[in-house]
Amino acid sequence: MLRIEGLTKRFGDKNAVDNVTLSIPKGEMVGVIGRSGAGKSTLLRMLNRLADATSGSIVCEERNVTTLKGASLRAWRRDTAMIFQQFNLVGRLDVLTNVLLGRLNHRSAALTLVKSFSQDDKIRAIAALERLDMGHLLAQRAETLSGGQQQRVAIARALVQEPKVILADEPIASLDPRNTQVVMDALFRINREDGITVICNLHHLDIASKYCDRLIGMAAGKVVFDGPPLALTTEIAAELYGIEAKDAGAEALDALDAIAASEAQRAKQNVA
Ligand SMILES: Nc1ncnc2c1ncn2[C@@H]1O[C@H](COP(=O)(O)OP(=O)(O)OP(=O)(O)O)[C@@H](O)[C@H]1O
Repeated sequence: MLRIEGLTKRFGDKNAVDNVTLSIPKGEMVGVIGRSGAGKSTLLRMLNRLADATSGSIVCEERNVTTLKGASLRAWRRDTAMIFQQFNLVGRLDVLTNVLLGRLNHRSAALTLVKSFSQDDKIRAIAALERLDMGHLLAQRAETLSGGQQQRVAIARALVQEPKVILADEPIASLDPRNTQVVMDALFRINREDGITVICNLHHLDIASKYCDRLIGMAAGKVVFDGPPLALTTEIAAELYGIEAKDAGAEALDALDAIAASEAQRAKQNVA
């Protein structure tokens, strides 16, 4: 269980994240939604301690994450793997080595310096790649892969960290619809099969509604919605996506139609 209490991040005179309080149970698949600048990335970065909170706290199983330092901070970062929109692979290194980099924080400082990996590390890395259907490309340089393939390598790298939580910051923003589905399916499977909590920033409400148990809607740094996709109303979707982006608003409304249709379908099945 992750408990976030009164979390605030201030940049200059603006609160990027403004007094956010949330509890996230272990194993939940959570979509953080909202338009550009709503504070989604800043929230995720604070969870991983890539950014420090201005005030408030994050507590996970008795660990006060906001005050961790040194080895305990490194252990927390190992427990919370990040996945980024731009994949963050080392392009000139092969796929297997990129995945092995996820093992570095399981090793002593000396071994980390020489980047020596054990047989066990290699077996884990290959297993993770195979799980993501990428085993056949392990010797290929990362920079030669498509975006969807690179993101699958990044997910494999996150997996070998053996995290408790995966924090995915717009993991599909650079991908076409087919790769979007492959990557979201992979995150969903990891969530369901391994029980890893997944917190995923997503621009697209339809994708978030399809894959997530719970949506957290942010606007101007605040949580303005927190509930299952079916509880999202047209009014809240409009608040989340706003007048600023007509397209996103239209998309939100389309997604609401899709949600209503799937609810009707489910109701029909229950009656039958
Ligand atoms: N390092 C920074 N310095 C100053 N302002 C920042 C910094 N990082 C973020 N902000 C501001 O904080 C607010 C929230 O940004 P954030 O990136 O968290 O939003 P977001 O919802 O993730 O947006 P996007 O979907 O575009 O990534 C924005 O107004 C942004 O300009």
